[in-house]
Amino acid sequence: MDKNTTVSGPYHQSNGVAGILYGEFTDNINPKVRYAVSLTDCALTVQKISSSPGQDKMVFNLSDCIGCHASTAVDSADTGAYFTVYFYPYKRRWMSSVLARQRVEQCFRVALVQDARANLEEAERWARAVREASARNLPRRDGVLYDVCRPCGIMLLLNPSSGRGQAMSLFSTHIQRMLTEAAVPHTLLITDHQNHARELVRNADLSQWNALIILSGDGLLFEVVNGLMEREDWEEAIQIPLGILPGGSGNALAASIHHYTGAAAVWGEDLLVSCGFMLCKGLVSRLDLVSVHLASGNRVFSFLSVAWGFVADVDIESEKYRHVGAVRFMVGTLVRLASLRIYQGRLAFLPASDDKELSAPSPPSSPLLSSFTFCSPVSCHTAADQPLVRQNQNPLQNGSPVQNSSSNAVVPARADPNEPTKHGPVDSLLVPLSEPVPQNWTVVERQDFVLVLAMYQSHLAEDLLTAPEAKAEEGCIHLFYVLEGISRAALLRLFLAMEKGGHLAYECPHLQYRKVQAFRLEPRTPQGVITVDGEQVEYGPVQAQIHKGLARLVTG
Ligand SMILES: Nc1ncnc2c1ncn2[C@@H]1O[C@H](COP(=O)(O)OP(=O)(O)OP(=O)(O)O)[C@@H](O)[C@H]1O
Repeated sequence: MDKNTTVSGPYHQSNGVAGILYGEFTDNINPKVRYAVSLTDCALTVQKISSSPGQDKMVFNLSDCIGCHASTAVDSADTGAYFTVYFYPYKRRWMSSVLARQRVEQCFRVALVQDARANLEEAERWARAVREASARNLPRRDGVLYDVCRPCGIMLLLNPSSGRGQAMSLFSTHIQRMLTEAAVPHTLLITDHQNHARELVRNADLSQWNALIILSGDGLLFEVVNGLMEREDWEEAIQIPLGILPGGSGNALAASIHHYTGAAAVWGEDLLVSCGFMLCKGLVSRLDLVSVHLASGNRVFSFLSVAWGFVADVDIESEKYRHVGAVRFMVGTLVRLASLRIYQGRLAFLPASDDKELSAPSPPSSPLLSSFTFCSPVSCHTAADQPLVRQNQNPLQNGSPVQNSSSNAVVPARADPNEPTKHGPVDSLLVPLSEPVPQNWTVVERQDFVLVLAMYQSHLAEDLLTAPEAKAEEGCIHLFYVLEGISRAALLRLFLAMEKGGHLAYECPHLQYRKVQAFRLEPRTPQGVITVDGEQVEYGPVQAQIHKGLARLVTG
């Protein structure tokens, strides 16, 4: 074949795989190197023409491709044109076992004829074909596909002070380039105060956006979710796809989304690139939200967790170590372990339908947590067995005022959660906090806890795989609690094992795990910390119920 000749058009390879295009192009840097390039429905194959068959052959999977662009030569005397394909395949990091998505750019020179326009048209034809074939190579879940590029693009909210204060540089070094490669139109909005994102989305004209993406920690997404749920049109507003690019120190949701793809764990900038890749691919799934009623009668919506005791204390106390990034949780854990506290309170829950203890509670044959669902009958009973007087022992109940620990303001307990509210769904499983829990709930008899943690995503932080079974849309809350009596060494062992999700396999009788639809927590320890999605909320009784798939989330 003549130099600078391109042959392209529909063809069939000898192995019978239907091809879309075949062409021969020169290397964009070295014109002596030529490639035979073929595009099929699922791959772009590049073979150096001088090599013997099989040698120097590269096969790029189109499911790893985020975009392809055509361009003219910089030198106006050059009649050649170019097309560049951007892939992010999983590759092993040099000198390491970490498998992470890494950028690969393939650029080809098209010099079909001595006519710049004809060459550009050919380059554009290839670019279009690669983009279309890549778009067909999206992973599919529940048949839901979403294109972030059309018609108007994404609002990208960035908190410059999140994590180690590097969100802006993470955007410019990775995300900006990826969005350009994938031709995703975006508008960057930098928050300048707490609740800025909440105000923005509460008042935004959402018809202008295809998705709301945050580059920050989980706290900024908490603001966005609640800003949307505060709108008159919340039912429609919460349908806008939400996405997260990790820029915080915890990055629990980002790590969870990556985990749901089935890929091996990655951290830091590798996790950012993985989430950026998912954003460029634009696949959306449903996301569970949990409606959390606070003592004051306020309701917030949560996508991640509610914590009380050890985990909440570590999260808030370790804020001062945020300059060290994700390690802050380990530092905070060691500090809090040194002065381990017991927290008194009452916990009750409505088991999920697949929680095995629901219908026939029986003692576990061994304290192993591998079934993930046991709760010894010596420590649990249903609300029906429960003397009413116990319900009234809590001074925070029965509509009596509750003390807001952060502001010292006394705020009255509200209201029937079943009352139709203007904003958000009705919580049909909950009764007012001033009333005893319904009779079909399970009440934990023990009242001395080291921690209570309700999770509805897999990760509590980038390196804490707390609920390995969790999924974005599941309709259940993974409720963990650790009872008093656990030694410091055993608690540390649990947290160390959590890095790979191994804590559930430990023979730790103090760790309990249930799948629930709703729960109520009534602290009796007068001072303490409760967090929702890592953000501190008012201290006092809380109850919550899950709403399956209420929101939508950019996933992979
Ligand atoms: N420009 C800003 N200056 C100060 N605080 C901000 C700003 N923008 C947002 N915030 C607030 O900062 C808090 C923390 O944000 P975020 O969770 O996103 O980051 P992070 O705490 O560093 O992350 P992580 O939760 O992973 O540790 C949130 O409550 C958010 O409302």
